Amino acid sequence: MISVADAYSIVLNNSLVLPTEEIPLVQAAGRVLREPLTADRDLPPFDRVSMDGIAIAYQTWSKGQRQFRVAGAQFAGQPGQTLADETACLEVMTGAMLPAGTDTVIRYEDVQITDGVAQIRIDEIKPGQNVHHRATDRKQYEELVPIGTRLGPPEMAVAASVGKATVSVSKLPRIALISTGDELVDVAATPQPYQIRRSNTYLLQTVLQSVGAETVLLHLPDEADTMETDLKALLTDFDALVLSGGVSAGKADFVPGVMQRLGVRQQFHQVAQRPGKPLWFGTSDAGKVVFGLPGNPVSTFLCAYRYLLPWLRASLGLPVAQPSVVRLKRAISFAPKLTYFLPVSLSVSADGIWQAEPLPGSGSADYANLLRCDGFMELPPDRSEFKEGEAFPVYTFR
Ligand SMILES: Nc1nc2c(c(=O)[nH]1)N[C@H]1C(S)=C(S)[C@@H](COP(=O)(O)OP(=O)(O)OC[C@H]3O[C@@H](n4cnc5c(N)ncnc54)[C@H](O)[C@@H]3O)O[C@H]1N2
Ligand code: MOO
Ligand SMILES: [Mg+2]
Repeated sequence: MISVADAYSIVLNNSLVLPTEEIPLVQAAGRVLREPLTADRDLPPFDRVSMDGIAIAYQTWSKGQRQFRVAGAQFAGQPGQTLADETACLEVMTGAMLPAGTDTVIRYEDVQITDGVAQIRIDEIKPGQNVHHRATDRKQYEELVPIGTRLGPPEMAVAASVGKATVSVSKLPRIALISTGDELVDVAATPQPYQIRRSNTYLLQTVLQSVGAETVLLHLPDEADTMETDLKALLTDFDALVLSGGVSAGKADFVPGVMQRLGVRQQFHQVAQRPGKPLWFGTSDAGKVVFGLPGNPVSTFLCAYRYLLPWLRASLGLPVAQPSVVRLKRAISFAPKLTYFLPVSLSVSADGIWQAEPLPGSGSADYANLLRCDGFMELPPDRSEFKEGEAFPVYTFR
């Protein structure tokens, strides 16, 4: 049995090397960049009017002039005009180029325009006010978004603004999510008293889609020969297989044996943790990766969050997310010499401190308990008493 830290490092050392693909920007939300995004022009690319109003030369104002003849109007989307007469003004709209010969914009709210003359109704203005000057945000050729960034809303907007109609991203891994077990029936079926509906693959699909993967949901019976035939084909078709169930000590737990016959090398089996002790992990010479997650739903979930998700992030070229460190809201005991992943609900105290309420539930089959939780707190194996106020890492799933 190996430690959580050793299991984690073995898993990360076996992340996939995914190829790059060029895809239309409109399909790229949530994907991971394999090229940096750079500014093709200054941001903003010209001195941009930021309020609707009039543009003047500040110098004219500073000499005491308060009435300006309106010489014309500069709209957004028009080439830049020039104010030839510095004692006049131009009406300007938000998003327009600041006309040459002007440097300052006064809002319509602060002027009164009558018979083509603008009377300024405020006593103070600042030179350059209401102008978003060229290159104040970023300079041309500056890197805006580095390689390895997931394209969220701001990154998508920046990609569009710099003209990336297509972007180079990590190809999504193809991952088969496979439940095993003769007691499990389809979500649409009415179970017999000795059956339950399979839920783990839905959970796994949700976990993986939060980062990005092409997934299919499959089911295999507790029958070693059928499993071997089907898994052999799946190992050819997919980059990785994620199985749930069939990895413990029961007489129908065939996953480790079948994998061995298929030439998938066991990297570890059993981790000193609860839940999820029977976790199995293996790799093939062809570069395929197999996660044998323990079948109890809370174990499947914890292992998916603690091992599978970081592995997926690393495979896509994303940095591995770090847990937050949070204080226990009340003391908790856990005697076995195992790392204990305690389900917790997070809240903020009146004085602004994050705190974790332990919600152990009734064990690793109690998935309903997770509905009121936000994450798992990782408590070290070398202690059994954990005091109120002590802080430990929390892997959040909300
Ligand atoms: N003698 C021992 N028995 C068990 C041990 C052990 O060390 N010695 N470990 C226990 C632990 S810890 C866990 S966790 C489970 C892991 O079992 P398996 O991975 O072999 O999974 P199964 O036996 O197939 O199923 C366990 C449990 O989970 C339910 N399950 C499975 N798949 C799904 C699914 N897709 N959706 C919903 N529920 C699922 C299944 O019905 C079982 O109740 O072994 C302990 N036993
Ligand atoms: O993963 Mo098992 O929970 O430790 O039931
Ligand atoms: Mg079992």
